[in-house]
Amino acid sequence: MSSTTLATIVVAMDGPSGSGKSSTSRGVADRLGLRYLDTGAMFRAMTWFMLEQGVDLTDPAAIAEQAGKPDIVSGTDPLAPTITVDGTDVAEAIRGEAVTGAVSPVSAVPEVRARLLQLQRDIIGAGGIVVEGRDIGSVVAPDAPVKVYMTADPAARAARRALEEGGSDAAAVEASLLARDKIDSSRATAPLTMPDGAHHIDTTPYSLDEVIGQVVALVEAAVR
Ligand SMILES: Nc1ncnc2c1ncn2[C@@H]1O[C@H](COP(=O)(O)OP(=O)(O)OP(=O)(O)O)[C@@H](O)[C@H]1O
Ligand SMILES: Nc1ccn([C@H]2C[C@H](O)[C@@H](COP(=O)(O)O)O2)c(=O)n1
Repeated sequence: MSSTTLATIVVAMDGPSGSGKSSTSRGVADRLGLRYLDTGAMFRAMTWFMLEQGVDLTDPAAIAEQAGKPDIVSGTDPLAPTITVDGTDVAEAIRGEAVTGAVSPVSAVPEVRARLLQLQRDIIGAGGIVVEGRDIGSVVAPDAPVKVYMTADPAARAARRALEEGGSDAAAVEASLLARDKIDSSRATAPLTMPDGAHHIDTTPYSLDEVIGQVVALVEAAVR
């Protein structure tokens, strides 16, 4: 009999940009009554802060010097996740081109990762949460009872994102996704990788609802 319960479970969801982590994680958390944490939004919020401060983003030492300063607060309701920096709601601003274009190099700075790792572990606390990002099953919560590594063909990822953005150029979106994947997978600290013990789901042929169902089944099996 497993000692894991829904109240204590940590579901670690990792994968490259646009593979479906956020939408799947929110759907799973909603169906199971769990909290939800978007760690990518935290890295984006840190990047927004750096841009606001006029930090030279080509200088890792300058980024490191500022990494301890912003107060980043994440709300964990899967139906209405929130994110603020020093009390300012940045939920919309962090999805803009400026942040998207700068977030991978900022995320590669070890001091940024150390600061956010601490915040992420504080939020995870005793569990009851679905957490998504790039290093959740490998670094943030390596003992998570359920780990999922999601992928999808680059063309499918780009087409989904372009649709979401209301008809952006799919080729340009694909180039941007692949550029971020490259930096996220090759950095020295906590690179994107399939964690030990993860279930690999290639979401290309499945609808969002089907993928949510697959992950819910994994969680239900873990708490049985
Ligand atoms: N299985 C699926 N089938 C079709 N569309 C999907 C599927 N999963 C997610 N999507 C859609 O693909 C888009 C990208 O998904 P989502 O934002 O969840 O990806 P992500 O991995 O969190 O991306 P990022 O890392 O860039 O935040 C969204 O518009 C979402 O609705
Ligand atoms: N655990 C994480 C989560 C995110 N990042 C970085 C790398 C991504 O390109 C960027 C934005 O994430 P997204 O909103 O696309 O999920 O944040 C990371 O390094 N580690």
